[in-house]
Amino acid sequence: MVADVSGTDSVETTLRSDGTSMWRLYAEYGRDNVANAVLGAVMTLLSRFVGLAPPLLLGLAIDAALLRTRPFSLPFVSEASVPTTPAGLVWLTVSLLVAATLVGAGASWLQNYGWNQFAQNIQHALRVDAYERLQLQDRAFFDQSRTGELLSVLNNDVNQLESFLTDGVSSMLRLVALVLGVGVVLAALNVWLALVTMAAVPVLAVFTLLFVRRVQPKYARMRRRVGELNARLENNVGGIEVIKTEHAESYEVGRVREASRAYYDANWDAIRTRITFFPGLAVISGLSFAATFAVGAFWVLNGPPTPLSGTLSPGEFVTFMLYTQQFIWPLAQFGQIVNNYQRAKASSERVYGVLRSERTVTERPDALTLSEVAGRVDYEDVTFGYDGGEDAGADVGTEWHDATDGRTRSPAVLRDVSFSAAPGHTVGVVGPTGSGKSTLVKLLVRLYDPDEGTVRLDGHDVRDLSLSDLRRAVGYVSQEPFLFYGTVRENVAYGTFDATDEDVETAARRAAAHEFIENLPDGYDTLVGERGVKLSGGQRQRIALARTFLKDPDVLVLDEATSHVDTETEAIIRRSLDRFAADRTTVAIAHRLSTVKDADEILVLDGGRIVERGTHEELLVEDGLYANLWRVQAGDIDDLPESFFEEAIARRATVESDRSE
Ligand SMILES: Nc1ncnc2c1ncn2[C@@H]1O[C@H](COP(=O)(O)OP(=O)(O)OP(=O)(O)O)[C@@H](O)[C@H]1O
Repeated sequence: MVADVSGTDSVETTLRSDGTSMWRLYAEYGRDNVANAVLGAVMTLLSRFVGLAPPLLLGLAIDAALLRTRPFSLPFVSEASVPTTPAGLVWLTVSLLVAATLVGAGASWLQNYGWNQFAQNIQHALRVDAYERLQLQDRAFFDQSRTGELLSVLNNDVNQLESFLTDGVSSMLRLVALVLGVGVVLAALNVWLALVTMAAVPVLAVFTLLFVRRVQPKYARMRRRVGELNARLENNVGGIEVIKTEHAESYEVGRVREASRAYYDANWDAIRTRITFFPGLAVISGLSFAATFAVGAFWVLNGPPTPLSGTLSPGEFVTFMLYTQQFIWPLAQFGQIVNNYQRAKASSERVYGVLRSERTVTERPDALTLSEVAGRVDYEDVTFGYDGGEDAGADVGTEWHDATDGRTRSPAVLRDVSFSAAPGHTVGVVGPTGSGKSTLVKLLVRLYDPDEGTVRLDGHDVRDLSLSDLRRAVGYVSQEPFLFYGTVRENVAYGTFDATDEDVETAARRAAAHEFIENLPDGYDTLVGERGVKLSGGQRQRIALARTFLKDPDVLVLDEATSHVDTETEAIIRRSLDRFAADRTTVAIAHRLSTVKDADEILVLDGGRIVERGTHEELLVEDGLYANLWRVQAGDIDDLPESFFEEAIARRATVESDRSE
């Protein structure tokens, strides 16, 4: 994955592809749907073929029934079955016209059925597949992408592809059938006059080519602006609370107006090109029609204009002009097809990008499965930096860390981190904000992979393990647990989908959540709102804990799992957690040091390095950073050395400047 450091054009950058993507997508997803496409294609040809009949019948009727200058002879119809009187011929013509109309209508229905089935099936498969691929993407991909833009790919761009399939492909086929079919008939009727009509074709082709060249980049820009607008809207709806509390409504209206204006400008730019193109096509087609009429009419009046030769009856002339109309005007529609094609192409490149974007956190084909997990965790000289994007570091004169995969990273967030947790032991991780604590545990569940060094579970490099086994073995309660829109019960059972109601309740009791859940309007069936907004932070944390208790993992990772609950509730949860963690390896991050006081080993992180380690007592004796942090939490601010404040202020400055970059 190549991502933009600013994150502004991430989808555009990550989804770049080579331009043939649209047809590859149709081929890949259309394979299981060939029957519908064939039905659509055959019926398109049949309806075009039937459409050729009326002009021919009309010309014949004029010459044979009205002017009586030539016999009424039809292909595949014997002369004996044709009436001899003019009235009989008129009725025969009427019957054949009605029959052609009915067959044409039937073919048209089947044609639409086939193409729409084809397009809808592809759209459905493509959307599900694109979502599946998106879901498999690394955590880092989502760090660099914006939700609104990704949603825009999954929705708008996939729809654009479907709409081209429904209208564009069938229209294109109709057009090819028409140009070939009618072209041949025109040439058979009167080759010279046909040449006059067809003189318009190369002119139309050049004109269309010019249009394509101009409009293509405009459509690509337009699709990007739609993505950006969606990203802005999605972001604002998600951040509505901050917008309100910061009274930033008019500021955000301004930003939405700006994004909408950028889309408007890009769209209008494309529209201007398009609306100039269509009348241009109509003028070329109209001139060609007028020229054909002029040559044909004078031919009927005065005989063939020099140097042409041959005959042209009034009936043949009418047939010819009707075919010319069928031939020329649809050619003008060709522009619409090209237009839709260009739009679909711009979309396909974004969809294709999602389908094909590379991942770094992948499972090896011969990944190891874990049947029994003892729970030993080892970090060996682990160094890691977040993806800084393509050109990151070039302009910012900081120390940048080059990953082994050649991608440039932001300054290493973890440096040479080594520690071990024996099965059943608890390791506490403490340190100032931004020191890398959460990053450390994210490497254990492979949300990211280290750039250097190894993370091991039971002696195996986690990169060698099956991802599903690894994630089943490790239970991870994050700092800001995410709840899905749904009921409390669904959220507790998320990931353990076969849990019974009793299991859910037991887990909730252990997480000190059962009582508050019972007091909710519908108990376990209460809807928690989007992202769990209807619950307090502490309630969300307890539901997330219950989810992990239910999962019953071998290794427990707690990233400030009780930071939002009050001291009393924390005491209840701690008692449960202590029992739960007693026989399983636990890595617990805590700001509140009392939470990890009893850990077998406490690691003190500062600037991505382990600066102190030991038990609570040992660290107090050491009288370093941990001891000072302990004094802070005990309220003994006056006992802190001046150097502590100086270092803390310097540290804050570094963290803030890192963030602003
Ligand atoms: N997804 C990310 N992309 C880029 N940088 C990140 C990302 N997540 C964290 N960082 C940076 O990595 C550093 C360590 O962050 P981390 O969340 O691991 O710290 P922490 O010690 O857990 O902090 P806190 O105590 O505030 O939770 C910080 O400088 C942070 O800005």
